[in-house]
Amino acid sequence: MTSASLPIPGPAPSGSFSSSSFGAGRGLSAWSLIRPAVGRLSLAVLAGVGAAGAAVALTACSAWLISRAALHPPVLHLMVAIVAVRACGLSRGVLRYLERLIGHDAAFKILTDVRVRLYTRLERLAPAGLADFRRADLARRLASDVDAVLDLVTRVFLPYAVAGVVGLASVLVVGALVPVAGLVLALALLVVGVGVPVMQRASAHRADGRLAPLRAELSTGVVDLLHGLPDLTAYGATRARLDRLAEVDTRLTETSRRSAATAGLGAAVTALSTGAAVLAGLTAGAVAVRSGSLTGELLALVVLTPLAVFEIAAPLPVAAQRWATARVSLQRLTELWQTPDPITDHPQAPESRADPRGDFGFDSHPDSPRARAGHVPEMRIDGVTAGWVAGRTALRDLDLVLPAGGRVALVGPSGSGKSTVAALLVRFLDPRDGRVTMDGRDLREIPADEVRRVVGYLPEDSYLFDTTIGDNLRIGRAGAGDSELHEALRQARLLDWVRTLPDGLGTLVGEHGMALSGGQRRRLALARLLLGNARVLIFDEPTEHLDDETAAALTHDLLDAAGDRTVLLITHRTDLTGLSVTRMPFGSSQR
Ligand SMILES: Nc1ncnc2c1ncn2[C@@H]1O[C@H](COP(=O)(O)OP(=O)(O)OP(=O)(O)O)[C@@H](O)[C@H]1O
Repeated sequence: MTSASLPIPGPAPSGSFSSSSFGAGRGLSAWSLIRPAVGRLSLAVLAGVGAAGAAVALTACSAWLISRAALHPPVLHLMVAIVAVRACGLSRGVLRYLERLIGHDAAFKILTDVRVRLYTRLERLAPAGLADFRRADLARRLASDVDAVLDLVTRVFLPYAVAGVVGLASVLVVGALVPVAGLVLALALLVVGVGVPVMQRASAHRADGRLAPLRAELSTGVVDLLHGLPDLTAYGATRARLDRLAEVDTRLTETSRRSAATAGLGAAVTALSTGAAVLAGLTAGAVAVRSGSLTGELLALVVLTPLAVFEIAAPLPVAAQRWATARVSLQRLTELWQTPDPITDHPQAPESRADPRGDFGFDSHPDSPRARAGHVPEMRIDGVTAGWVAGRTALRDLDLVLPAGGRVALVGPSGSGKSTVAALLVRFLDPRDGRVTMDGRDLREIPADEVRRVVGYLPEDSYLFDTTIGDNLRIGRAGAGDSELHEALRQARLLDWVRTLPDGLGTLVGEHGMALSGGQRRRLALARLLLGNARVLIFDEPTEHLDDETAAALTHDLLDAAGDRTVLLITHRTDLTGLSVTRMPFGSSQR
């Protein structure tokens, strides 16, 4: 059976984004990222410019002050410069702190916004839309690729904005005193801020583009290795896997080395440019002093100011390299962003909303009047053809009726599309042809969240989180009280067992529920499904891998717990008393 594993018909979190407002197709441009924090970013740039400007002014004033003081003028003539040095020295630290504070605040706001938007998108895509992504790669995209956005703000945008403003101001001041020195300073800054990054980009273009995919390949391989270690050890295939990983690691190291060498070259060119600007200031300044157009004290300012400016410009090549890396991350996020929706809402479909009493013909929320009255809808599949991957058909021209309150067993050979039927009924997938309806209403006219509140799905491999029994249950219904949890456990025939546990609902279930037996795991997942109060229940091979006795008891209990709700039981079992049996046509997916 497939691994579709999001069976949760729970209420949508209030205040969550409407999924359709972040649909596929829109790009994830740098501007769209920083837009939510433009005000804070402007403040951070202002503080950064103040801090960097104070640092340059401190050097310039100090240079002038020391040279002037060497001539022993009356101390009053030095007072303005002394106050300026003090003011610059003190304000530099304060402004730098403010720049960091506001800049990081803006960056975290942007990061939060990106994360919420991506998770909203994931919610829309999962599980059918994520079929082409490997899990570890997906985790990398959501963790380190998103973190690259933070770099983009704090280590690319801010340094460039600050260096741009302060560099221009310094060029104007130095240029006003000695035009040639100003010109050389401008050229040297252009070399460091634009030339070096362009050079680095040319030589490291391929390296940067390959780093992120290689890292993704390595982490996917490591995760695979850890998961499959027992099998690999049993077949003696561990060495071959390790060798393959070592080969990826070597390529990654080589690519990183190339990238680091380019960064080193950039640092060397930056040092050379700094030297050139200082030398030009000294030579042109000396000529100006000799011709009488510049005083000796100002010569010190012309020579030393470039040193302070280059301290601000020095991080630019690294910033540009980070920009190149961040662009690859942005591209990977955009790929995820632009993955086509596996389900498409009908143009007239209302947006998913927190209001439980929708007007699409069916009050689906567990607390709505109609739900409390226990209305159970009829579900129909009419002439449906569907598939998960473009060009491949999972089932063709299928008809199936689930009468209100009916009990239907769906049987058929492996790969004939039984789980695909379940996916269609919970709107993980929309049909390519034909219609799936609820009380005569096409499911595409009903937001997917609402469908999943009515139709509950228990996949073969329900995921249990590494937390307590109570927390796992509350995924089915956030905010449910202990008495409701106990009732669900009672229906799933787990209550007596939970009562024997010293920690009761607070008992930890372990990773993937490993601290429970197979039967207990399924019963816990069943209790979670029952809490959601869905009125159509789909059980996808709930007894797979259980011994006959446990399987018969579980099947009996889950049909019992379903009460008067509609049940679709996907199964390989032969004992189907009390169920009307529908057979999948053999090889429907191959036709
Ligand atoms: N998440 C998925 N991504 C891509 N293809 C899928 C996915 N789920 C199912 N398929 C494909 O759809 C076809 C039908 O699979 P499905 O799981 O629906 O069959 P099934 O009858 O439930 O099989 P089984 O009894 O072995 O679980 C198969 O060819 C399968 O490869």
